[in-house]
Amino acid sequence: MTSMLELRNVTMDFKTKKSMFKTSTVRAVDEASISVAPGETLGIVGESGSGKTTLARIALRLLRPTAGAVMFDGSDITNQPEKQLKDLRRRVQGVFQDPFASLDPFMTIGQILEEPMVIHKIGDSAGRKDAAARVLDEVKLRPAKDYLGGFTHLLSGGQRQRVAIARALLLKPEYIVADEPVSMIDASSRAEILSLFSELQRSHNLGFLYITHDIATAGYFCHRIAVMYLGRIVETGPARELIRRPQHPYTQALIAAIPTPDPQNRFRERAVIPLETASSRVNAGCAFFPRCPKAEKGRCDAIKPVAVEVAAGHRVECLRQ
Ligand SMILES: Nc1ncnc2c1ncn2[C@@H]1O[C@H](COP(=O)(O)OP(=O)(O)OP(=O)(O)O)[C@@H](O)[C@H]1O
Repeated sequence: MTSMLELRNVTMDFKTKKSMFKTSTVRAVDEASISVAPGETLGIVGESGSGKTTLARIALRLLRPTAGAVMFDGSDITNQPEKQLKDLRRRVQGVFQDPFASLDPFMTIGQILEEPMVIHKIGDSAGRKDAAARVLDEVKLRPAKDYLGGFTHLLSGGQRQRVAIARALLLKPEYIVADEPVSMIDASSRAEILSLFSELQRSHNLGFLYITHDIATAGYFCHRIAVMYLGRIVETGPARELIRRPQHPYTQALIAAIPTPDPQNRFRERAVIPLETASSRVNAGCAFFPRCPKAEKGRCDAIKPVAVEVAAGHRVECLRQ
């Protein structure tokens, strides 16, 4: 299947000021390659600081990578100036973590939904109102007329995220980048939002890049998963296979940390791996070396691992394979 979106060996360095005269560089993304086919969901999983949001922003071409290429529908858009990205801005939409910050509290829901169509000069006033009502119905805010004139501060987090999803749908995108879309929503609405995504995916053949720290929801929602650690994609594969047979010690630790309802688990100790940040990459070898329970001194801290295919479409970047 041809990919609609592809990041090829993408690296992103940020320069940060340490003092008046000193700057340092943080490598947020390190030679990452991913692709998303039409109608497919790729999950990017990793803990805080692993580079997921930076990767999402590159995929939306809100950031230009330091190295590597961003391909969309067969074209290289890595260095295209903003005025040439109009097509991408319609065909690719973002849904972000915080539905409280992403919607203007002074606009009615109708105005929020009509705005993208006004910007992209789509339809007339009556047509835009019809389209706004239609997408509200699609995201199950019903009856739509009860919502159009209202303001978002009266809505719950889950309802606000539905408005954000409705806004993303209005321009009939082909692919959605969803960056932690359920992490700020109460637990009871999370599954509903994810099943809404699945429904919309089926009805519109939408591609998804789903960014999350939660490998359990990624296993539920995604076709494929890429696990990120300190900017690198350390393991990638079909979601079920990766969850059942994780090969990288980092993925194994993420899966071991998934809470399960079995009461016996009260007595089971979980492997807790101390948190590191991107600036703490210390050796020439594997980035995970300082935390890895399986690391081999003299080898894993000296040789940079390259990805090897352990099963069809399942690749792992670990020397202990
Ligand atoms: N604009 C920036 N300037 C400097 N450093 C940055 C910038 N954006 C991100 N970083 C750094 O890059 C690394 C990756 O950040 P990023 O936000 O992509 O990670 P993340 O996995 O999405 O984490 P979180 O879930 O906490 O958002 C972090 O160390 C972060 O501090």
